Amino acid sequence: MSKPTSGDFTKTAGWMDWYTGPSKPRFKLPAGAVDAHCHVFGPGAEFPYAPERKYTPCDASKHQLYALRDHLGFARNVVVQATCHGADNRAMVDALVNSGGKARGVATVKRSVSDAEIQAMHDAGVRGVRFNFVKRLVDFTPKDELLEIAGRIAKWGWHVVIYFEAVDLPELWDFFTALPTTVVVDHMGRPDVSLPVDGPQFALFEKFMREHSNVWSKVSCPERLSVTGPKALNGEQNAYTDVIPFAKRIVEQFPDRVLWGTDWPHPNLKDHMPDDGLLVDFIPHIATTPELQQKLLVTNPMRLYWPEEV
Ligand SMILES: O=C(O)c1cc(C(=O)O)oc(=O)c1
Repeated sequence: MSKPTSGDFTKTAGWMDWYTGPSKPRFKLPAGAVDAHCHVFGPGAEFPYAPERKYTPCDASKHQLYALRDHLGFARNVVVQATCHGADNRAMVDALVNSGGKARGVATVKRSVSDAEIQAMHDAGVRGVRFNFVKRLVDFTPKDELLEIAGRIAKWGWHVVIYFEAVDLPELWDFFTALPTTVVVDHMGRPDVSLPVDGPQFALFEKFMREHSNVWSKVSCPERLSVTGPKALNGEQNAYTDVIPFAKRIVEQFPDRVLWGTDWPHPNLKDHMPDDGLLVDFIPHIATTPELQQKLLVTNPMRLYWPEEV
């Protein structure tokens, strides 16, 4: 794949570009597999990064994303609005409408969004909104504004994607459990995987899912959560072993409410850029049977993003 550039923008100091030579996964994805969490960045010259962004990435275009999809063996993508584009969804929507129906999306909107704008995004393939509580990525939005948005988008059958860190779950609990839609948690709510998998922090997340049947989780981003590695590089088939017990537990307890995505182009990684082919090889460590793999990669994302085909 061609080398990333930064369009007209200067990348954040120390920015790591996505890995240009991903290997072919050894794990054969089931037919119809969906990469249910990935992003496009710009290109900045065509779709400028938002003034309020907290980082400036390298460009990562729809063409590069769809080339990766084909290389890895996925059939479809869910393109999630990246925070570097704020509430300007043009790059994400452009990726959807140029996917030949193979991509659906998750937007970021403000209270001022009109019904006509929601309808236009729906027609383009958007099926959810993302609420972000990771302080290094976004400014604070009042909860009443978010609840109002959630109430409005529910009428289109959309869901809410939430991104937060595990230490913040107690404080956010009441807000999350008041959401009227399906709720999808990004990256398992970012557990600290150096803590015990059966300790209080992860138990709270499991309780969140157990007591609320509308809550789903992406069991994605081992490369982000891992503390010990080893890294998905140089053919490593046992990468991110410290994350496996966490993700496997969620897949096995809630097989009908889990999703998986590459998180390409992996914003804000500081240590290394994973080989996406080897990331796919992580999947059978957390979804260990063909039945679980089918649910994680096909049945569940199809139910949520292409229900009309199920
Ligand atoms: O942890 C992150 O830095 C991160 C950022 C974004 C984004 O900027 O949208 O999305 C993700 O899924 C993860």
